[in-house]
Amino acid sequence: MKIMFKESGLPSAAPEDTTFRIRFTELSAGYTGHPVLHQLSAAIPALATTALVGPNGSGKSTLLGVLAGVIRPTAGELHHTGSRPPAFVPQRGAVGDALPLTVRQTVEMGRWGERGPWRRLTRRDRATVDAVMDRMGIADLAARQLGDLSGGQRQRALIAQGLAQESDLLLLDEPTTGLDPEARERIATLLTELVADGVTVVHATHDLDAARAADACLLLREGRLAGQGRPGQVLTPSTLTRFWQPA
Ligand SMILES: Nc1ncnc2c1ncn2[C@@H]1O[C@H](COP(=O)(O)OP(=O)(O)OP(=O)(O)O)[C@@H](O)[C@H]1O
Repeated sequence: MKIMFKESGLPSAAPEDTTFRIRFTELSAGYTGHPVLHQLSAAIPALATTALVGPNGSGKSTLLGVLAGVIRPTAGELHHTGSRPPAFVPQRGAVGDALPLTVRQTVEMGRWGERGPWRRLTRRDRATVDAVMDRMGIADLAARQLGDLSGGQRQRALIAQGLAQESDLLLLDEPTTGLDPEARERIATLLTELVADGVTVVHATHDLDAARAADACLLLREGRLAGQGRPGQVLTPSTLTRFWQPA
């Protein structure tokens, strides 16, 4: 198993093709005694939005975990062309509602990778935090408790925490699940704007509208790649009927 980055203190030797941000070949991964992903080969285009879609349990979150570097592949190769580690925004439920954190403290945690936990933030750190809170439209919520926010506000705070890491690769696990249509639309617009700002976005989603709005789509089924390409090519009516039959 090989994991390769292109620059700065990380193992090099990634191919020079800059049209993709991540490429993986024959990638397998899973949990102890439970293989989940089987020999996936695909490329994630740079400066684009890629949707990971598939039925429950098909391996979307596991693949995101592998791309984020928190799950180690058991076989295959993974090439990153970016120079910074990815920023990973886990599923909403994975972040405790009861944590007594303000929105600003939540976003500041995105600087911990640079600064170390609980260290005093530098002026530059604070400027970064201010900028990403503005970007996500949550500056006026800075002093509010995370647990008191609406789902959409909370999701924007978590995305801001990811952006505070100043990565060029944002990995999001179901960023619009459980949100009302207006909040979904707002997140979708923000993600599109981030791509225009130079960020590559990968999100796992059950939201077919969000998947259709992506530039590229990877369709998973039982841990295998069942399709990749533009959403219009992958999410055809027959595929949707086969994969998402009503219960
Ligand atoms: N921490 C874990 N330990 C063991 N098995 C796990 C773990 N997390 C997930 N799994 C299993 O791995 C498989 C794939 O799960 P995963 O969460 O990646 O799928 P998913 O496509 O994201 O599903 P969903 O759409 O329901 O979120 C499932 O069988 C799941 O039960």
